[in-house]
Amino acid sequence: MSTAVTARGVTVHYGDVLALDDVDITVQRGRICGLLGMNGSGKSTLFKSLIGLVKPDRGTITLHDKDPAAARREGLIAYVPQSEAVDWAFPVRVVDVVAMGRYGALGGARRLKAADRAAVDAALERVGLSDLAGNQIGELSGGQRKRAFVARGIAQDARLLFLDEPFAGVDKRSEATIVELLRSLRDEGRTIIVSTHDLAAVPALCDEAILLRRKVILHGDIDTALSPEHLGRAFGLDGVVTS
Ligand SMILES: Nc1ncnc2c1ncn2[C@@H]1O[C@H](COP(=O)(O)OP(=O)(O)OP(=O)(O)O)[C@@H](O)[C@H]1O
Repeated sequence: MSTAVTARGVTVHYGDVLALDDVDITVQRGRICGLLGMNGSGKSTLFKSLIGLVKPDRGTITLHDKDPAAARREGLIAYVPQSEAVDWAFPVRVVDVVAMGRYGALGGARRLKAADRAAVDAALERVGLSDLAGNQIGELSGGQRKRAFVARGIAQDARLLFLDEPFAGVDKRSEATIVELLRSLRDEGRTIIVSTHDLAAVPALCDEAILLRRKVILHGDIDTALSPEHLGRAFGLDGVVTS
């Protein structure tokens, strides 16, 4: 098996706050890996470090044996942000969001060719949003918005998909649709990293999980990770991450 994601000794401070302490992870390609931990455990920081949005104070990260900046340049990574991180009032159609997945392949030209349009249409079809392609993104439900961003990653043919809290603001039926979609993308050999503090959807979705509490508490198959003993250590009853 080849490696999708490697982090070695990753340490991040925000001023005096130690957000990640010497984090080591290895995720193989073709897996769905949950990044689990309570609020403030460092999930977002690790996530952003992996995709190159936060630069660690120490440590190294490789994605398909490349550094995060190179992996982004080559279109290997797709990112589905937390809903709060997106301005849903911004006037953009669903088809335009998905088309953004093709711009990397176009360099600076930004004009879609027939093959690009076909890739966008296929991605919309794959996530079941063809009928809503002309709608404004802000008119979609929470689950449909997530699917539009996943379609952007499909149009890009990203090998690594990072989803930050994908089930926040998503109803149960949409959640099941998204789980099925992500598993079918995994079955094509893509690697999917999902950050969440909501454990409900995790057993149906993830092959494995990393329990994070500033450090890696455990990285194992999903049944082991969700055992009460390990969850208790990661989601301690005190509710705060102490130093
Ligand atoms: N920009 C920042 N400036 C200062 N401290 C920060 C910043 N971002 C995060 N932190 C702190 O770093 C720690 C880890 O935060 P992080 O957002 O990575 O955790 P999280 O597990 O993603 O939490 P949540 O589930 O609430 O998003 C917390 O103590 C947080 O307060």
